[in-house]
Amino acid sequence: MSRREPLGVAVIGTGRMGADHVRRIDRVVSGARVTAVVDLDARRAEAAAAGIDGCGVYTDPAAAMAAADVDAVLIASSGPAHEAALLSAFERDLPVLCEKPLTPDAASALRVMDAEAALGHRRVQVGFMRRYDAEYVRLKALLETGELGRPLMLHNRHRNVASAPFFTSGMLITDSVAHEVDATRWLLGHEIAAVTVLRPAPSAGAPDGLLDPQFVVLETNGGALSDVEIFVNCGFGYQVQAEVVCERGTARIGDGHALVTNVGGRWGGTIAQDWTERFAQAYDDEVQAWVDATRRGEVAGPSTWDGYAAAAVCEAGVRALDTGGRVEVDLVEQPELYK
Ligand SMILES: NC(=O)c1ccc[n+]([C@@H]2O[C@H](COP(=O)([O-])OP(=O)(O)OC[C@H]3O[C@@H](n4cnc5c(N)ncnc54)[C@H](O)[C@@H]3O)[C@@H](O)[C@H]2O)c1
Ligand SMILES: O[C@H]1[C@H](O)[C@@H](O)[C@H](O)[C@@H](O)[C@H]1O
Repeated sequence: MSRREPLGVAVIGTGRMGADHVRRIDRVVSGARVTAVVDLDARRAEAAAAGIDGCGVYTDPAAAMAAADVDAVLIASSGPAHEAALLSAFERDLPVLCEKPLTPDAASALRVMDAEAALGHRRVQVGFMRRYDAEYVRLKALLETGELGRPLMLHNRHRNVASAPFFTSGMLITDSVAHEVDATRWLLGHEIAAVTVLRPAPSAGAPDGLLDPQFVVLETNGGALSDVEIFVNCGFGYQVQAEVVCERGTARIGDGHALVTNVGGRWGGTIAQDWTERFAQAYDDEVQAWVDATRRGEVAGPSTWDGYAAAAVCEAGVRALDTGGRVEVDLVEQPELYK
């Protein structure tokens, strides 16, 4: 399938991320238009559709997917709602860009993967947008040259200004560290074999009862270690940093030193305050890549297998957090479709 007319996209979930994707498809990305928006909260959906010619407003994802002008689906509802939306999209064989996490646990991710495998072709790109971030892309390209030698360790720092009110201690892993799980698998080309989670006494800046920060250690099946400091109430900024240590050298991204000022006896710069600022270009490039591939009749980018593997690792991580022990990750055999 190769098309001249713009791709008609239904955006499911018009909260913070979904509304931003509606704006992106409407104003930034080429080759697509928003033909439907869906939210359980009709007023949110109406607000997202305001000013977009011919955009249908729905509260039921399946009803939106049945509309004649919907060719593809972008899922940006809350994680637990992803499975039902994905299965509805498969019933109509519609291409999907699904925000991370694919689903919140391994069993539901497996159901989604089985349903896609039953179609016999890939339909889903998962929204692990770091794979489209210029700094991550450069780091991956450098590792692939082999110049630094074999990667031994990856040190990651992931800091948010403040967590959402509904955030639980497990969500530091399933919602936030999910990104480092994918980045580790993608950068190193390894699967993650075991997870350990250590935790200092929680920060006074964290809501009562939230285990924040945490220190997550991922062991890969290629013999590398990837550690993640996750701190979702650091108060001062949004920081995502990674340093890879290889046999002959190291490389680091995320320092945010694009602009350094010298003024009044001090030097410094500014720190992004949230992901919409730090990863703005990555989201644009991710959605453009999805639209372009879909119009060519292809599916590219992070797959349902990647979403399933991340869910399984995160589930092991939550068990490691709860038990204080090292938990091995048990993945099913990779279906042919994703090899
Ligand atoms: N890639 C990233 O960096 C990134 C950043 C933020 C959020 N996300 C992901 O995006 C998704 C949305 O996050 P958010 O921050 O926008 O959340 P949000 O709570 O602001 O918005 C979610 C919206 O989905 C709606 N919704 C829930 N269930 C629904 C259903 N069954 N049908 C239709 N609408 C439904 C809610 O009413 C709400 O408006 C999550 O999966 C989240 O993990 C990804
Ligand atoms: O859902 C968000 C999003 O995925 C961000 O990229 C991440 O930094 C946050 O920790 C997470 O809560």
